[in-house]
Amino acid sequence: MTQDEMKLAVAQAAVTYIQPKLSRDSIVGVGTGSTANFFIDELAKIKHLFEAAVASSEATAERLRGHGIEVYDMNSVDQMEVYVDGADEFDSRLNLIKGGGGALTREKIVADVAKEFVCIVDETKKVDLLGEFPLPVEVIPMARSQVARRLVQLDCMPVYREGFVTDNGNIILDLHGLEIEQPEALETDINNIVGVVTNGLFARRGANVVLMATPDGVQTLTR
Ligand SMILES: O=C[C@H](O)[C@H](O)[C@H](O)COP(=O)(O)O
Repeated sequence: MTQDEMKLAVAQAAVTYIQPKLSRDSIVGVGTGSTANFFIDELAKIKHLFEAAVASSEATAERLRGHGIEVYDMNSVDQMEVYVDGADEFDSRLNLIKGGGGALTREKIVADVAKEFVCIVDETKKVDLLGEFPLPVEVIPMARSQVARRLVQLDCMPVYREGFVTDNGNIILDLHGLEIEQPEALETDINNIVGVVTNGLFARRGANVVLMATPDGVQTLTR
């Protein structure tokens, strides 16, 4: 089974999982990335079952609209049934690293509103300890050097993601070589640096459920 076949399988499983939770006035939060793209394409098949979506990136908004799914502005939404998104890594407690595609801040905002965060991954994303995947940090551009110095003081190794600008007009520093023993504490410490918008650790608001594709089928993992 190819990785794309696993992404399709987990996207289909996500639609099956959320369908009973939806009603005609439901809002669905939609994440960003290649797995989320498979989900969007599957979600379009049940678009008559919910009211609208909220997107975690411009790319996702465009893909949703391409399928004729209405996309609401985040500021007009105060409740959301479910948020579905991929991840770059996850651990057994369903803490995540996200933001490989740079959409971490909007993803975290949309996830915060949702009653339930359903994370869709293939088995290659499972780790014992988070940090093998470089942890993305979104930073206000004029604070780049100072934030980098503060991150070094936290024993992090920041690498500037050259030529990349987020949907919010900011830059990304990727933190390499981490072995994250205490994800919640690190999430807080990094977010407390002046000039950081947010970081890609989803520990204070991890996933409620992870749907993980394997060659033998999709597994449902809960906390
Ligand atoms: O910014 C990107 C998002 O956090 C994605 O959810 C993450 O990078 C996983 O993407 P993919 O499904 O393409 O591996």
